[in-house]
Amino acid sequence: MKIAVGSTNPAKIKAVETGFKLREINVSVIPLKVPSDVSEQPFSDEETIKGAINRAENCLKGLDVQIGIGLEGGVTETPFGLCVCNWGALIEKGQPPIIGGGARFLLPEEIAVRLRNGEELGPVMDDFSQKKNVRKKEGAIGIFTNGNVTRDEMFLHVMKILIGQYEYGKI
Ligand SMILES: O=P(O)(O)OP(=O)(O)OP(=O)(O)OC[C@H]1O[C@@H](n2cnc3c(O)ncnc32)[C@H](O)[C@@H]1O
Ligand SMILES: [Mg+2]
Repeated sequence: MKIAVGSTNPAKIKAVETGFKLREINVSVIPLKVPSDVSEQPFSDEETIKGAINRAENCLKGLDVQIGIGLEGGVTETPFGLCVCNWGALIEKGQPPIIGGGARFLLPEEIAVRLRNGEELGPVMDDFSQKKNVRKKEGAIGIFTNGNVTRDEMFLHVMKILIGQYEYGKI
């Protein structure tokens, strides 16, 4: 089965490939740079979900694939501080989107302040950790969990939730 993923970020691609492999579903994964049609830094669950769905839909446009997948990272305000949130969407051609959410955690206030002032989490994390391309590697979740949960692992969990619902729909 041919599936397209609306990203070229290695952390996301790895999660998609591993997710299908674990269920012994044979897929060839096509990474596609498509627009999310939301802000570069989504600022609510709603906007992050929309970004994931748009990426999945944009994957299906004009490409001969059965499934489009969108994975989107965002942040959301809570009474406790600014929370990182992650959402995924899996769309089978002609079917409504299947969505699923990932782990969340609070950002330190010094990071949250910068995002509220319009900066993006990706570059802020590189600056904060003095590393390059954190978003393509361990991610903010990897930095702040001391490597205990990495970004691809977090997205793998999202993929398990998406693929499981996809399977359930076939019963
Ligand atoms: O190439 P794409 O697929 O767009 O991958 P991305 O890393 O930019 O990821 P998102 O667009 O889904 O995330 C939205 C923003 O939040 C940043 N971001 C989200 N989660 C992150 C994480 O765990 N670590 C670092 N940056 C993160 C990301 O760099 C963007 O600025
Ligand atoms: Mg992005």
